[in-house]
Amino acid sequence: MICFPNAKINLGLHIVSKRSDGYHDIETIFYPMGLKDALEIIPIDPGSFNPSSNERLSHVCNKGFNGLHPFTLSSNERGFRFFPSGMPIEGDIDDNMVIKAFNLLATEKQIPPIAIYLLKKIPFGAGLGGGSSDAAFMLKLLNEAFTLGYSEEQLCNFAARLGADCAFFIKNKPAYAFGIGNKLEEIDLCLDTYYWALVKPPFNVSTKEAYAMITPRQPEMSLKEIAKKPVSVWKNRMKNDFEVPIFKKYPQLCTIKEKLYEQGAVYASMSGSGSTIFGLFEKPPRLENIFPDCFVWTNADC
Ligand SMILES: C[C@](O)(CO)[C@H](O)COP(=O)(O)OP(=O)(O)OC[C@H]1O[C@@H](n2ccc(N)nc2=O)[C@H](O)[C@@H]1O
Ligand SMILES: Nc1ncnc2c1ncn2[C@@H]1O[C@H](COP(=O)(O)OP(=O)(O)OP(=O)(O)O)[C@@H](O)[C@H]1O
Repeated sequence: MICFPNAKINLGLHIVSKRSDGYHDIETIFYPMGLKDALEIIPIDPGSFNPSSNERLSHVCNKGFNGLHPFTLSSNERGFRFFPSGMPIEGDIDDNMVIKAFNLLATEKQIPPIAIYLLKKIPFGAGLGGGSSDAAFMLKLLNEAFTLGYSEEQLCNFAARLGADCAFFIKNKPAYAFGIGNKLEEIDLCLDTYYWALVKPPFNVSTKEAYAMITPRQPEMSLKEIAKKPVSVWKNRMKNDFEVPIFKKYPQLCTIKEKLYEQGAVYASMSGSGSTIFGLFEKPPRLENIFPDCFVWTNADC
């Protein structure tokens, strides 16, 4: 069974207060993006497992897969084999969000041995929630593949244990988020007629370090109200509180935002704690050669 975990962006982000557990209460609007990883699970018989089945994801590996990172094989006594590909993720296998999701459900239910294939196309340390999305989609995939019987609400609760952003990806619909980002209210916001551009420079921003730079503040107007106003006024109303300290540390990000406006964006902002800057366009953006060192994605050619 295969699924395609997508990225998110934050349309505005207010960091409201610091909590006693070290986390921050925030408000933001999550909006799903068409940039996707690919995640596949295949039940295996451990006795007859054949590593040559590594080819399974080849049909989605064409565009963007640079071929430099061959599938690596690993396993553990809990009964999975993990085959990551695409952009390499640092760290131990048990630190991968997909494996954290597997381990979480495996402590609750009996899950048969599986091969897990993850093709990474969403940049990480990017404010795009790629790891959170992989984890949430893994929960949904396991629930469906092995009829575990969890409700959407139960899956959201599991997801919230894996990361503040994770719960959003269970329903994966435009949502106003509050609390630490895990309390969600679906909102009626459809931006399907617009074009999106995501621009990520060749450096990452640590979410933890970004929060440490913030002095929380109560917003003058809730993002829920600002989002109801026409997109044309968002430029002067909708803010991401991370931008001031992060742009100070990384001026290149401010330049990217300015360039997106120069190219005709009706709204541009940093997503999450960075380092991706997104632009919302009424016409397909022409960004060739404008951001030579950056990862650039747009839905204009989809
Ligand atoms: C920046 C956002 O992406 C905006 O949507 C999220 O708030 C971050 O969500 P996330 O990456 O899922 O965050 P987690 O993996 O749960 O937390 C990473 C670190 O960010 C900080 N953190 C995260 C969320 C939050 N509401 N307050 C925080 O202070 C904590 O120091 C935490 O140790
Ligand atoms: N499957 C995964 N995909 C991406 N990153 C992962 C994954 N598993 C673990 N990580 C680790 O989690 C870190 C955060 O990745 P992720 O893409 O979720 O966050 P982000 O881009 O900072 O987005 P946000 O701040 O919006 O949550 C990465 O730096 C990486 O080391």
